[in-house]
Amino acid sequence: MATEVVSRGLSACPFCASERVVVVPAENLWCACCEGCGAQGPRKPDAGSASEAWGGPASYRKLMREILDSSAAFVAVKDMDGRFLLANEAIARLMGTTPGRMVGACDADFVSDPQLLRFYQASTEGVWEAGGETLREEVSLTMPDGDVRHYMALKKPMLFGPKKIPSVLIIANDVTDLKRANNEIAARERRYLEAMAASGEGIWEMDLRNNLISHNSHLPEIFGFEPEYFEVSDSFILDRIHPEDRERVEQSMGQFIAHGGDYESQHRILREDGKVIWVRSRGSVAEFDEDGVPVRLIGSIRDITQRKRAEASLEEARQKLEQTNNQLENLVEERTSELVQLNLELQSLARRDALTGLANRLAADEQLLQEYARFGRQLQPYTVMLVDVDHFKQVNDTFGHAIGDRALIHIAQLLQSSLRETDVVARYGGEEFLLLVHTGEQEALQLAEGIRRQVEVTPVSANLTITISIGVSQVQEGDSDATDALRRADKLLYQAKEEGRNCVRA
Ligand SMILES: Nc1nc2c(ncn2[C@@H]2O[C@H](COP(=O)(O)OP(=O)(O)OP(=O)(O)O)[C@@H](O)[C@H]2O)c(=O)[nH]1
Repeated sequence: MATEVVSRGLSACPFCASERVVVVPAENLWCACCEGCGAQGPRKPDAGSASEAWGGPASYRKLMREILDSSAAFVAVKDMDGRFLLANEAIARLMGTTPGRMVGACDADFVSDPQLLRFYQASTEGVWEAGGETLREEVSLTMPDGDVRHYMALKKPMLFGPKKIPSVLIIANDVTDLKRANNEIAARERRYLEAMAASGEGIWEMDLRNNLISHNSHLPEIFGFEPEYFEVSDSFILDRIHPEDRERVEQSMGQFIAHGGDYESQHRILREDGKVIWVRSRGSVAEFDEDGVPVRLIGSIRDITQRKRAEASLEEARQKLEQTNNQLENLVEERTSELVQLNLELQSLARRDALTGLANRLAADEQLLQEYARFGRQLQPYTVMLVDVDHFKQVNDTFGHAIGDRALIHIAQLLQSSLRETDVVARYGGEEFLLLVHTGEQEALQLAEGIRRQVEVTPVSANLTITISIGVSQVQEGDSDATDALRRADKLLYQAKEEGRNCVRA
């Protein structure tokens, strides 16, 4: 490769101060070359300050180029006349050229669109005037194809190269995709917040690493605060829990913070204005650290006092209804047992003779059926006696009906006192009585005779003595039903009457 020696001493290498500088006949800018350290510099005579822009030693330069060219960001350095001192692959691609061709050239050499050109030219202006500060700018550009692209540009005043040429470093990133994604996230967040605001829920978020809490405007409202006077601390939500609910809520919250998952509880809180309200509190872990420990929680609180009140009055109404039902049931039970009692009394009354207090004919017939059934099972003998007052019509006619009644009561008492508790004494007709004794006929006959005698010798009153006739018949194995013995006793009674009365027939 032919080289040309540049005048020694005038253009010493700015890196190693060697005067052994040669010119490489290459097309790019880097054609001055130091034989001592390998640093390269410009040759183009009209390159302005770019002529002074030397690169470092070859290895260093190569590394820097690689870094620059592999960056997706647009990187360039411009001098104060707007000439490029340095450009990377990304910006060269944007301009439709190569990094080498850009050095020493201006924007106008590559860009014809007046809007873009104005923007590029303005990119360096004002940077030095800003007092050496690094400027950050977000710029939106409409591309020739109509697409709007967004760039985040950093502009830093600097002194470029060994010759310290006043210049501006420009690093710009195409943030169009990022910005679109951010816009989408912001829109979603806005929609989410709008939905949350509409729902009336208080939303909070807590970073457990620094105990920082953020919240929406509903949270202070729920706790009874004006938003501007609301300062929420890490223990605020716990501190406001009603004392009676605190232990329960703290337990489930502790579990939630320790193990994650979802949390929900319904409890009362004490508002700033002293009111007690019911809330439904929910939470979930929004972020875990690399060890799986929760580091960020989000949650919501909703005022459910109205619902709780409605539930409470519903419960109260249910309890009242239950109470009324119980009372009704008790009343029905009471009335039922009263009715059962009345029924029993009625049954008893229905089976009792009102005048003498003895069992009546209905009761006597039932007893007869029962005794006959038992006789069928156990062959336990019994005897039926039919007792009839003699000439009772005369008693009535002579002494009057009331005395007749007294006479009937008198006989009833005599009959009852003559028999055992287990025997049956009933008034079977007007002046007729039925006796059922648990003995055989002989014994019954003696008993009947005793009764007849007793009546005969026991006057009803000083001037009234009455007699009775009795028919006696024992139940027999051949009887077809309970009335057989009764019929026989009746016949025997008739016989006793026929044979003169005041006698017993068996
Ligand atoms: N005082 C009273 N009399 C009654 C009652 N029930 C029936 N009598 C009367 O009893 C009488 C029965 O008369 P009868 O059937 O002719 O029989 P008797 O006069 O007793 O004559 P014998 O039975 O043949 O001895 C009637 O006069 C009835 O009015 C009652 O509850 N009270």
